[in-house]
Amino acid sequence: MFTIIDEKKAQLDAKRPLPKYTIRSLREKLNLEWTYNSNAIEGNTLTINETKVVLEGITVGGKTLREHLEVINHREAISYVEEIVQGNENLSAWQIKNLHRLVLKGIDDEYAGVYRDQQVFISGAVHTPPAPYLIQEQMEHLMTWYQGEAQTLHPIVRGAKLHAIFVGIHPFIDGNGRTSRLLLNLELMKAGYPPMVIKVENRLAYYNALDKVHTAHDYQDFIDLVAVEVEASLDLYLKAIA
Ligand SMILES: Nc1ncnc2c1ncn2[C@@H]1O[C@H](COP(=O)(O)OP(=O)(O)OP(=O)(O)O)[C@@H](O)[C@H]1O
Repeated sequence: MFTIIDEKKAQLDAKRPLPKYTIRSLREKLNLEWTYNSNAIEGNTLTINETKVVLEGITVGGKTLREHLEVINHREAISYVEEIVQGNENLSAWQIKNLHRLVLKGIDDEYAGVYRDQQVFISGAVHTPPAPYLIQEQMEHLMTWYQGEAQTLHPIVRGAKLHAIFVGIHPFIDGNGRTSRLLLNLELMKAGYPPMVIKVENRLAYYNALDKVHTAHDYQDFIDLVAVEVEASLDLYLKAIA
């Protein structure tokens, strides 16, 4: 199913240990793109260069505190993802809440890391997330699937499904999209892939693919969309260490 991607991943693995400084700078580049795009998808107006400047500790005039916090928080959330990967920790609902707490820290502390107690709607989406009283049960179901059947899947399929099912549950008031993209990369990174980036320019295709998951239970478009970006990240690495 992923013949070319698997070959490219094998090529990358054959080159391990990878050159430390090249990997560090590639990781910085991808982490910046990940932060910029993930925040831009949810409406943050900082450009990629402004995002970089904020990460360097400088404020950008005319931009809200919230937009600055979203950048800083996303970097902290990535660091947490990296910690989980390094510690080879098993995914749990507790970790997901921790991740979400970092995403909303200082923005909405009341709801940071806490499941919602109110109904929400995903604007533009056909699918309506479950009522609050069903969240606990559906998250437990997601974790059971993750520990079981998901472990037999290709990491790209596992990560894409984890993202799609999670965002369908929409367990938090806000920050579900960012958290779901963090979870997808957590899964890829655990399997030794570089992080992938869903580009803000591809937002429409991304929403349509998620709509198809949630209305027709058809994951193919979303898996394909993820696979394209995984291959782009692998190409970036392979080119750099050729
Ligand atoms: N048809 C759709 N249109 C928009 N978003 C969708 C759709 N289907 C699923 N989604 C997911 O829902 C997320 C947006 O959720 P929402 O508008 O509630 O904002 P959020 O929870 O704050 O997430 P974000 O971090 O993206 O702001 C998107 O990023 C996407 O992952």
